Amino acid sequence: MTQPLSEIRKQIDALDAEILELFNRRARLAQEVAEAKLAAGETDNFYRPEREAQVLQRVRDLNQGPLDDDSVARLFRELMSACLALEKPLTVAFLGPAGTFSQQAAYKHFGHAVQAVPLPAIDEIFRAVESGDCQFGVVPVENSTEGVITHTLDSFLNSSLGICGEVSLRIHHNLMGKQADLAAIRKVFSHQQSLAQCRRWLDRYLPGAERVAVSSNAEAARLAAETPDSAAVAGETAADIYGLAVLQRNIEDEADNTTRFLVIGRLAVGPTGRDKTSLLISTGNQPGALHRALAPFAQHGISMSKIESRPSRRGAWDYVFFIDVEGHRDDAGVAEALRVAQAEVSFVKVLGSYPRAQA
Ligand SMILES: O=C(O)C(=O)C[C@]1(C(=O)O)C=C[C@@H](O)C=C1
Repeated sequence: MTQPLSEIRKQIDALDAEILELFNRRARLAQEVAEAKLAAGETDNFYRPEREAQVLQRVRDLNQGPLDDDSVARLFRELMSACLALEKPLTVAFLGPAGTFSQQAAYKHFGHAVQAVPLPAIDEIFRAVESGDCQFGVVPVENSTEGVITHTLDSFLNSSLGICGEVSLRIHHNLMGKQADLAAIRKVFSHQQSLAQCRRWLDRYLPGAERVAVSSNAEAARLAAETPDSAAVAGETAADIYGLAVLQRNIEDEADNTTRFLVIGRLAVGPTGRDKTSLLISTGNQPGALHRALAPFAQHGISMSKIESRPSRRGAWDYVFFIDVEGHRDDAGVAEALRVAQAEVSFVKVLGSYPRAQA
């Protein structure tokens, strides 16, 4: 026999009071951690991504349900975010304006207690972190449908910043606007990447509408709000911010459309046991050099999850390679492979070792 609703709610109230007490006990411990870090000479950065990754992995492993692992990790993500803000708030730059997928990625990675700063271009995010105005930045680097965001990779060529983390975000696009009748829509605004990710849907359902590429999805939503007979393709939060109705959900052509973002900064992140290392390699156009640089990784059984070539900008047909390998630069195998690779080619730079993205 089920208990009466009022009885169940009484038990929920009692548990909430206990959980609240536990939240604040945890928060007081975070304050003690801050004091210990200050005593050890740390002054500006209290953020520890390797520890956060371990806390999140541990609660996933401990979880027995009925809440699923992702839900539990989300709750603890926010709890740690609030604890860190109590130690010292973080400032994180993202590709704005408010309502973009970059903002969603920043919150997914850091939680909502960070001070998230919208900036209009990838270059500006790099500059804000280089100058120290923001501690970290979140920039898109590749999409599963459309491929690499070259501008982000190229920015590393002239930057002293490294990679401190990665975020993987399922991208759902929505058609939104004030005009509910699809036949009356004459213009569709969106970022060029998003238009490309929804090309087949747009061909089929809005064949007569002009596609207008703008600087971001959020900007598209803003324009759709003020342009008669128009619509935008954007994420759901943009509809809320700009007062638009979602006319059709999930219009992306590929069901598993995902974007990977990088967290950029100056922090050297310690190993967690589930890490990735990003490298920048220049071979100086010597025959077989790339092969010689990569062979040591294969010999140590280290898998390579990505390789991307980009013009070096030092002369025609000279390339640099962005390479991701499994493991941390401090892991014995990776360290040895790096040592050998460095002797083989003109230039190997470790852009960063960081915890692999959580689901
Ligand atoms: O363990 C620490 O170093 C803490 O500062 C505590 C804590 C947490 O809430 O668990 C908070 C922020 C850090 O980024 C990592 C973990």
